[in-house]
Amino acid sequence: MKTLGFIGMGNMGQAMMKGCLNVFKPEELVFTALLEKDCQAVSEKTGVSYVMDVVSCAKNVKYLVLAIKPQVYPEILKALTGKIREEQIVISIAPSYSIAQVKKGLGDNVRVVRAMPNTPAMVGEGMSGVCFSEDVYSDEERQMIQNFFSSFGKMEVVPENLINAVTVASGSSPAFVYMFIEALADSAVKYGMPRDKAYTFAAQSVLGSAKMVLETGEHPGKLKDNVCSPGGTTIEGVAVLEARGLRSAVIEAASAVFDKCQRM
Ligand SMILES: NC(=O)C1=CN([C@@H]2O[C@H](COP(=O)(O)OP(=O)(O)OC[C@H]3O[C@@H](n4cnc5c(N)ncnc54)[C@H](O)[C@@H]3O)[C@@H](O)[C@H]2O)C=CC1
Ligand SMILES: O=C(O)[C@@H]1CCC=N1
Repeated sequence: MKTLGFIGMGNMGQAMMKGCLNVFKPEELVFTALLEKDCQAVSEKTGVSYVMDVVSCAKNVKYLVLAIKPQVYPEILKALTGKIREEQIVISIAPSYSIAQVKKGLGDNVRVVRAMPNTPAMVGEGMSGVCFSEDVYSDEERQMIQNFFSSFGKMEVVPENLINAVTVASGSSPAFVYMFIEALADSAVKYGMPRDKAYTFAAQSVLGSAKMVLETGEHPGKLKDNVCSPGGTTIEGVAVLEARGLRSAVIEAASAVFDKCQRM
């Protein structure tokens, strides 16, 4: 029996598998996806074997990761109904499917771990919120799930009622951050900086600022204050961002994400 099987090998499947390969051998993993040419390409790059149907992928693995879009869930859950054994654990990362819904599709006795990772997993800097169903898990199984998510970043166990907040804070937020980096870089280009350098300057300043929040434990407002010299340059920009409603735009965007999680 292999350790981990992935159904779906797109953005998240590939990001998670890349991290996993720091911890597990390629022979311990297997995956499937819709198109054989995509499977071949990933297999050539990683050395992980693939199968071309979901039931074969699910059959011989201890942990089965569902890395497919919510729209495909009904079809995949139907194909796997009654096929997951008691000793197996299903890890589901779709924003809209609750543990109860996945169990309803697969069978009530199936143990389901619901999680929300993010694409920075691709570079080992992911952030995942993880919730366990109310079933019994051994210490070894819990540790293994922790090792899985830690292989591509940080993870925290959260109650399921916080998973939509996780989607806001870390699942979807990389898109907002990329928009901010793109806008900063456009601004630097406007003042003559070459495009590639502009991305380096903008992205490194976001990376460094994030690290300051995580490593100093200082309030972000205090860190912002430290950048703003009295009568200096930065406060001029801060005043414009306040006037243009940066914070309320972010909070409104978060509400839109949260509402969609509930509507999907
Ligand atoms: N992209 C992101 O930033 C994040 C995505 N998620 C969730 O992760 C899941 C996957 O998202 P992505 O990787 O972005 O999607 P994707 O579209 O990049 O990949 C989906 C994969 O599913 C495969 N697939 C589709 N139909 C299939 C079928 N019938 N049988 C087998 N495989 C099939 C495709 O071949 C592809 O490999 C979604 O539920 C998404 O909401 C969660 C956190 C972050
Ligand atoms: O946009 C989405 O639906 C997925 C979930 C979180 C990030 N991407």
